Amino acid sequence: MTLAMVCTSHTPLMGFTEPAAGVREEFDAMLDRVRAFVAEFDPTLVVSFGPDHYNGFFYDLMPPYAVCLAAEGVGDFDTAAGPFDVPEGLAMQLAEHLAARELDVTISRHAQLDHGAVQIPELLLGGIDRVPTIPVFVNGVANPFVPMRRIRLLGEAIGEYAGSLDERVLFIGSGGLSHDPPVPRWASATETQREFLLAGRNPTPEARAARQQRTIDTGVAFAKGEATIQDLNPEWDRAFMELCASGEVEGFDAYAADEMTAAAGHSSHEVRCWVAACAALRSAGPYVIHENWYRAIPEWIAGFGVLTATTA
Ligand SMILES: O=C(O)/C=C/c1cccc(O)c1O
Ligand SMILES: [Fe+2]
Repeated sequence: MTLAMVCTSHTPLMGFTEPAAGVREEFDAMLDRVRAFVAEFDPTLVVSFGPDHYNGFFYDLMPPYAVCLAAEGVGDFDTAAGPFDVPEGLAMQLAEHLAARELDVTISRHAQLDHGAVQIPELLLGGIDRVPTIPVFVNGVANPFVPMRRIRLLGEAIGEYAGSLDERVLFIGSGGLSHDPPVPRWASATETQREFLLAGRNPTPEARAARQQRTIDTGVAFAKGEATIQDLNPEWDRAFMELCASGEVEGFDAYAADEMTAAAGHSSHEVRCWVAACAALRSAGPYVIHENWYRAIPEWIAGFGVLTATTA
């Protein structure tokens, strides 16, 4: 049993809007180091915790989390479209392990996943079909949110299962940190938006392009200080990352959803993916941090953080 972890923000705006001078170069150098970390670890199995932004999971049936037994990228914002290489037997065993631990697991045999779950495996592994991967959807945008403790327990149980395998398992946590992108919300949505939030799967190319352009325009305006979305909160981000780095995962239980929204924006709940990944790694004992990188990048509407770790 050998375990490693990469937790990182994602952003669909990578390649669509340009960060301030020097930031992209710094980011790319960091990404090279993280790719080298992953290549050296050489995972035989990836468990990838990622959210979705109403491209695959909708309010017609919104689970707090779901183990995907088969999954495909929808290809939004030029991320990979097509199937993940999901080891179905292992994914089912994992789901059964969670059920036995009374974690009320949802499964999907045909998950559609967007940039939130696709971008990071694609960037780190060169594609979403290169290494057997069990995608675990974690709801990061749609109220209600289960208590963070529940996500910590989910991560621990998944770590316990992964640790029982004769595999080199890489946990990926994709999401956050503070950010408030223009993803519609039920409470403030128009009737048309509610129809979309309810079951807007497989949009027309025109509808996808319009959504993409709205997010790009918001990123450009946000960087100029002209958008109405909530500010990034680097202080909140750094405190959260310190907790992740400490390995004291019970500390996550104190994070309350309404306080997170107020301090760090409506999409800060994506950090649930980090919580699950840290708890999964911690289930095997203390861990050692290798990369610890953070920049607030308004052009990407992201408090952008990256942590990598291995068991000590
Ligand atoms: O789905 C969208 O339109 C935007 C999503 C987004 C924007 C910025 C940062 C993120 O983490 C996102 O998911
Ligand atoms: Fe996101």
